[in-house]
Amino acid sequence: MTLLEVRNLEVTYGGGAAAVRGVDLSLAAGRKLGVAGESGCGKSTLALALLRLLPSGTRVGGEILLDGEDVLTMRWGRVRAVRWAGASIVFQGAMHSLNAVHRVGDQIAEPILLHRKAATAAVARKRTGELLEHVGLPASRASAYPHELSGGQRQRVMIAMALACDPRLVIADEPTTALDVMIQAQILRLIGQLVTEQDVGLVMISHDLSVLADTCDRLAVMYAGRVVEEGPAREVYEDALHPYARALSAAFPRVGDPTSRFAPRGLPGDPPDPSDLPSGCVFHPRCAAALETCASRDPESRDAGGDRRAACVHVEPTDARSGTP
Ligand SMILES: Nc1ncnc2c1ncn2[C@@H]1O[C@H](COP(=O)(O)OP(=O)(O)OP(=O)(O)O)[C@@H](O)[C@H]1O
Repeated sequence: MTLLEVRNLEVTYGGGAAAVRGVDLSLAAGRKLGVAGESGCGKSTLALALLRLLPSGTRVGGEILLDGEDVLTMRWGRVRAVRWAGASIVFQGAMHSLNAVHRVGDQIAEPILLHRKAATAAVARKRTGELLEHVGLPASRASAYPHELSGGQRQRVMIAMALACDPRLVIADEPTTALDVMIQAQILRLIGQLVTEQDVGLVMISHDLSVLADTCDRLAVMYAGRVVEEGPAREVYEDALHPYARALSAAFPRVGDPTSRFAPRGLPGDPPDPSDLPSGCVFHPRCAAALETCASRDPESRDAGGDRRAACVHVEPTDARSGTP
């Protein structure tokens, strides 16, 4: 059953240019979708839009159906009810997301008390202890302040908080960026394991395609506000169809994988400024495979077969392959 369906999402910050341009995504209950792309391609904007967390004055169009209900047209009372309980978000850098002057246990208990009207302080405390143990911390750490925990422990607290109200969807925006590599791997394993155990859907955002390929079932690669390729995680990572997705895979080879075909390589040039997008395919100025037509033709996202889609002139649509007119 479809848990999340994003249709033609457009986000434009006040007075600026579109940061997300016509994004379509879907996620089945209990599955894990990775969203990758370079800095500025619109990943965080997409994450914030899913929970209506964008600053006021931002124009948002399209549909975001969570269990069939459009988040974008909900009344604010309903949006508040959906946050934490329907969908929750783990941000990068837990030090900034946790309140420095409150004990972490009280911060985990807060959404429980808010959303479960019948929950007493004692019930919330008990649940907080269980959640902390669930994410690999002793229940006694509930009385700690954020500065008394390591970066990895704080991120575990954020994950406990995100799971506190048994959401159907967890959105994790660069959840391990501020952590060292060993702790990153632990936290990613933990998120993957918890969403599988609890049948929660996961949207995980990262610039690192190799991390997402290891954690997620499906991958969407964004460039300049659009999804340029989407498909089964392993196939997109190992055999991308879109030249940008290929370049991103090459930039993030799997650490320590002797069979990796790729040497780490940067992608030349920078992503375009949303207020000054190139004509045609917006990736063409950086694309090693660009044809003359790419400067004037903006390719639609095409069904490439095998549950894959990509927006590139080089991608042969399935109907063409099968000879269907
Ligand atoms: N509050 C804001 N007001 C105006 N423009 C914004 C705002 N937040 C982001 N943008 C712009 O929207 C575009 C997309 O930014 P976004 O943060 O979504 O990208 P990202 O892929 O998440 O990048 P990063 O990985 O660096 O977080 C960028 O051009 C950015 O400058």
